[in-house]
Amino acid sequence: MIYTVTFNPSLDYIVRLDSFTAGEINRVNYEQVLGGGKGINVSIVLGNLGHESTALGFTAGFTGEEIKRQLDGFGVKHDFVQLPEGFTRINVKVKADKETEINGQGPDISEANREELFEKLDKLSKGDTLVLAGSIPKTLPDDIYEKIMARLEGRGIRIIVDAEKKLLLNVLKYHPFLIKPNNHELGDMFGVKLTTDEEIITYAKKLQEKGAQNVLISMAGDGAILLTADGKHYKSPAPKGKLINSVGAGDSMVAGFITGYIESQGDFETAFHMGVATGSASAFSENLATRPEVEALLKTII
Ligand SMILES: Nc1ncnc2c1ncn2[C@@H]1O[C@H](COP(=O)(O)OP(=O)(O)O)[C@@H](O)[C@H]1O
Ligand SMILES: O=P(O)(O)OC[C@H]1O[C@](O)(COP(=O)(O)O)[C@@H](O)[C@@H]1O
Repeated sequence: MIYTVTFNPSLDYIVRLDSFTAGEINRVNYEQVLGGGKGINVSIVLGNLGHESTALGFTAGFTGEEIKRQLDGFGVKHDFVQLPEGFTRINVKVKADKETEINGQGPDISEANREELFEKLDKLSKGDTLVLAGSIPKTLPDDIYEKIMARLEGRGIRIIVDAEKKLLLNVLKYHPFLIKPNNHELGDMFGVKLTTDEEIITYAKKLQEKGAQNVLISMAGDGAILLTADGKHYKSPAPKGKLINSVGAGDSMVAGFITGYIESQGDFETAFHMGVATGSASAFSENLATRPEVEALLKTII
């Protein structure tokens, strides 16, 4: 069984404008409200690709209800800890000549709420896959990722982590099966700007030295690089197409990778290609990738 955890889900309010000027009234010419947050996007795309998962995490208020309503519409199972107060954040994605994102901070989460999530995670068993993804609201301790990984250590659960900076660096000692920083996040972790593939591979290896098993570096329109635990690396360009909405492309890549890995019974190259095609299929669409869209792009990169 696959589980995703989104510590800080969001209702993504995506707007398009011909131009955007800070300090003035700007009127949009397109708007969409999509339930999101990294783990939730992974669960939706897994469903689109034909794999069942359960979305876990914390939801609150009317925005949390809307996310659950949308997940029900997609047929995605969910079992969130319901917070008594506050509301799940709204993240604003402004698409004009440049892309601007305003991401909310999220509701308060108490120790008792946290314990409720831990109890749900205690039910996972050998062979399960767990995706831990995204930022955390400020009331969660910044060792929450570590605490979960320590608690599940040695249980035979395949753990995938998609988070930034310290949240990611601090869990490497628990040997996550896969991590997926993008090239900018990889550079930020080491305080450097990475430009060439060689530099990216060098720094991705440093994450393996710190404990990560497999490292998938996404590079938006430049494709991706995968370093596997057995010392191999793979590079793929991104499929060609028109960028429409890159929100959720990274999460889609994770869902595609899991799908390819499961369907090929553990072949990394297949998983990698499926990840790249799924990320791009989402980037080339208003909504998250569907299976026919992914399969059409897959043919162009293998
Ligand atoms: N402009 C684009 N053109 C083609 N593919 C894209 C584009 N943006 C993203 N993708 C696909 O989605 C994957 C993840 O995108 P990326 O933006 O690197 O992730 P994140 O959202 O985590 O920053 C890329 O590796 C690529 O396969
Ligand atoms: O948890 P964070 O890092 O604030 O990110 C949340 C945002 O990331 C997303 O999950 C999209 O992520 P990606 O574009 O990296 O795939 C949005 O749905 C959401 O608004």
